[in-house]
Amino acid sequence: MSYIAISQLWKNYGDHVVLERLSKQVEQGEFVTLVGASGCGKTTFLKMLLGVESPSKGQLNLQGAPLKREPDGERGIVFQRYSVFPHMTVRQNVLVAVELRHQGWLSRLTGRLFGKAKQQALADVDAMLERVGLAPSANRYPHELSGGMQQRLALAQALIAKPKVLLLDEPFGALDPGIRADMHVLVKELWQQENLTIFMITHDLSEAFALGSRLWVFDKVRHDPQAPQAYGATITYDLPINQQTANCDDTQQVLAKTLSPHVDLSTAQPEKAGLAAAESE
Ligand SMILES: Nc1ncnc2c1ncn2[C@@H]1O[C@H](COP(=O)(O)OP(=O)(O)OP(=O)(O)O)[C@@H](O)[C@H]1O
Repeated sequence: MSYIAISQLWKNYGDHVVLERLSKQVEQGEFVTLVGASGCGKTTFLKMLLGVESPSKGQLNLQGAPLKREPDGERGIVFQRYSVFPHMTVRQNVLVAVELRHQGWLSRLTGRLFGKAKQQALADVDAMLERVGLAPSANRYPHELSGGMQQRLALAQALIAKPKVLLLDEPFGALDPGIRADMHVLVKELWQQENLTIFMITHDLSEAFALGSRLWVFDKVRHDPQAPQAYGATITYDLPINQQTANCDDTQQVLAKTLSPHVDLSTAQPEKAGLAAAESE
């Protein structure tokens, strides 16, 4: 049994088919990077994994059971734009993520933690801030942080609930290259140490190759010029990322043909070997 099983999954909004015929299996600990033209449905797919959107048809199973149709602590998400609370300090921002999920009756009633539960939560928060390199900034407000620090905070908020699946929607798209490189190191460390299963959308192929263990390309294979919304995107390439594929001459050209100009190919580095074997369906 696969950790995540996607079977004949479709998503449409009214007559607009966004995604069609997605069928994939993902094992625990994989790091799947998702690339594809803007508007082809990558975020919609992530939202279905998170549980805030439901599939229109098909199955989405986590450990053999249908994925819960609401977000829970098993899945954490980080978006491109900073999603932290501006009026709270760094520490409060992470604490509130604990409080929102706490199951005690008093915290459910008040949205706050008290006594020993609060002490424990604060210790957990401080340990998490240490891990993401924000301990010295615990008492600062988000507007006092750089973009990279704000994304570290968003990661801390997502990870404090100890999710098994981490969903990243272009988390580093707005960051400068140097800060991005630091974030890559951090995410790779967290992925390996926590045995997370990660799905990350990126428009940067070099990032997809540098971080992922597997690359999915979303694209439309069926088009009706009379009804552009009649068909959705599907996964057209499923490429394991290893030394051979990452150092593959043809990879850049094959993906360049497949992907739209929205994907930044200028920094992609793959050299040598072929993609033909990776073409999935
Ligand atoms: N709630 C919704 N209601 C109707 N249409 C929607 C809704 N959410 C998304 N869509 C449509 O679904 C399509 C896919 O959107 P989505 O955000 O998933 O694309 P994407 O691949 O993530 O794009 P980008 O790379 O630009 O972020 C778009 O045409 C969008 O307008």
